[in-house]
Amino acid sequence: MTAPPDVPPPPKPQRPKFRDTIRLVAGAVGIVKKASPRDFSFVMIADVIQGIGVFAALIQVQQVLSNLIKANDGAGTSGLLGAVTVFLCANVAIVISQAFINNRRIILSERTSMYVSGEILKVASLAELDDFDDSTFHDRLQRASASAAVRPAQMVHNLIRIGQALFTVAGSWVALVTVNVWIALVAAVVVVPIWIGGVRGGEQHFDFIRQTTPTDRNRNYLFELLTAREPAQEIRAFNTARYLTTRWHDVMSHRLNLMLRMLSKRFRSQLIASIGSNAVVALTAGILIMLNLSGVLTLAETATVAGILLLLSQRLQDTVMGTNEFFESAPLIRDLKDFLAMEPALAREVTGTPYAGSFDRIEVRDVAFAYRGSRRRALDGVSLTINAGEVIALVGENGSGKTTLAKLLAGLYPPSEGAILVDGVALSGIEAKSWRESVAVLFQNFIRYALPAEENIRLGSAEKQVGMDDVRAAARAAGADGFLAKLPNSYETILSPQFSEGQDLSLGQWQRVALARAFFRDAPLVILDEPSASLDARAERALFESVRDLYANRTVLLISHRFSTVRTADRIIVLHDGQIVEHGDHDSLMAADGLYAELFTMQASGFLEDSLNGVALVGDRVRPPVVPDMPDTGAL
Ligand SMILES: Nc1ncnc2c1ncn2[C@@H]1O[C@H](COP(=O)(O)OP(=O)(O)OP(=O)(O)O)[C@@H](O)[C@H]1O
Repeated sequence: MTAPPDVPPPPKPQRPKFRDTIRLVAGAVGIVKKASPRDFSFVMIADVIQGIGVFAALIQVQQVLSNLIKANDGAGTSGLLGAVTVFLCANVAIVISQAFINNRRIILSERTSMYVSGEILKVASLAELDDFDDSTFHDRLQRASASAAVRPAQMVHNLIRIGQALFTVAGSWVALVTVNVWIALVAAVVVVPIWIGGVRGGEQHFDFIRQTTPTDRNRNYLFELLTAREPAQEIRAFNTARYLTTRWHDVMSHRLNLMLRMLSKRFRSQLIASIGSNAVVALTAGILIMLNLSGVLTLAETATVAGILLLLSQRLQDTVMGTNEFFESAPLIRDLKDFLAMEPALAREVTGTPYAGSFDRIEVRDVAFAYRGSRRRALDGVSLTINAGEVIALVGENGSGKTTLAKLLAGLYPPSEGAILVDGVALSGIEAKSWRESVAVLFQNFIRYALPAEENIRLGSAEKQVGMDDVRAAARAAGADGFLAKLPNSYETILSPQFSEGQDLSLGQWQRVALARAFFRDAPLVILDEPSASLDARAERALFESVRDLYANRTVLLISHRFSTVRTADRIIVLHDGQIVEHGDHDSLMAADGLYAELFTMQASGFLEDSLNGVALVGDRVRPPVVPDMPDTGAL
């Protein structure tokens, strides 16, 4: 879960220009067309058929009426029958195309949603870890993701609604032209108030969305916090639900106030549109009556025009509402465009030679590194050599740069200065993907996938096609096989109670699963960042005693705050403020009486003092004075 974004003051209302409005509509049409060209074309064809159907039906109304009058005057009914048949056919075409549009609308919404999310995922997966430290990238990604979650269906719905209304209006207007061109021209003036009400009302809605977007992120974050599983325990333990709910209410009230203001402005725009369009319709009706009384129009023509005017006013109203609501989905177009515009910058060229699979030596040469946006160097002038097959421990106080160095070695960040060389070749000259395949990293904050246990291990090397034996072997090595096999559905159990028959694990058990994931990856360099933070005493001891056997012929970089557990490493590197201040084996570092000796003694003194009372303390963990045998959950 991300931290709550700071709420910047809402941007000043700024009405989009006509050009922007047209661009928004064109952008929306472009997205829907790309999402599903076939469905888009089908809907367009159905719209055209509906427009033609409306035109034909209206013309036939006039034919039906004049034939009816003629039949009343004693002429035959054959003309009447023909007109009624065409009228019915036109209506059938309207009804079928309507049903078709309704049906396609659902699939078009889904496809648009899929397309939009797919584009976001495509671009997001191009991003490097470094990009996730960039607030602009993060902000755009979050906005695009939030828009993609709710707006595609709304956008498709309103585009189709406007399209349908416009085609029907066009069909009705052409029918009007065929009856009387002057009335048609007067009726066309109705576009003016409709434009004012539809587009300006919509723009007011767009302003509202612009103003509430920053607080929307805050609102969603608070809601997620109050409803998600992970924060549930702390929120209850600290009793913060009320405080957070009040914050959520404040944000909501602010939003409601802005909405009320927008609605009253929009109401005025709609009122202008309704009064204006009705005035035009009334004027047209007046002209119609005059033309009828002066004998220019027959009774059948007059009735037809009256019917057309009625339909026109209904459909124009629909256009106003559709346009108003279309602007609600406009942020999607803007957010998606902003995010996708980052693609060229994110799509780095694949450079470097593919890595061959094993190495003799890694050399970190005078490396300095500062995170993006940070002036402070997390690493400064770090030089060290790692020989194949060594077990190297990295120790140091919080924030000293251990994880940062591990990330650089894993090829997740490039050094800001200096170089990391693998058998003399700089990492920058090696294809990043192939180097990463040669490294297995167990991070402090590893992912707890809400997926079956088996997949949780297989994701250590997703492309590796091997049988269950290999998965179990990795689990056994990590001491996870015992408890995973006992789960209700064994390795098929989903490791989260949020899913049916799913089950959670303890933190230590999770750590073993994550270890199994790292074991499953057949990599020459293994980086274990605090692999035993949640392990019990037995498991921790067993892990460090067997690291050498488990990783025979591999190189291990071990980060740990437990000094008792790193003492068996071939070399211990001590970091302080991003610099290597000491290195050597345990005995030489103790003899040097520097930072390592100080930290080790500090931890050991806790152990010794408490061991007098029958309890031994190592680091932040209580353990019995004598470390017992291997865990019964499987050999570590
Ligand atoms: N993504 C980041 N953006 C900016 N600064 C960061 C980032 N990650 C870490 N830092 C900073 O870099 C420095 C080194 O952090 P690092 O995580 O490497 O320390 P560490 O030695 O692993 O600490 P710990 O023992 O607490 O895990 C710290 O000052 C930290 O605040």
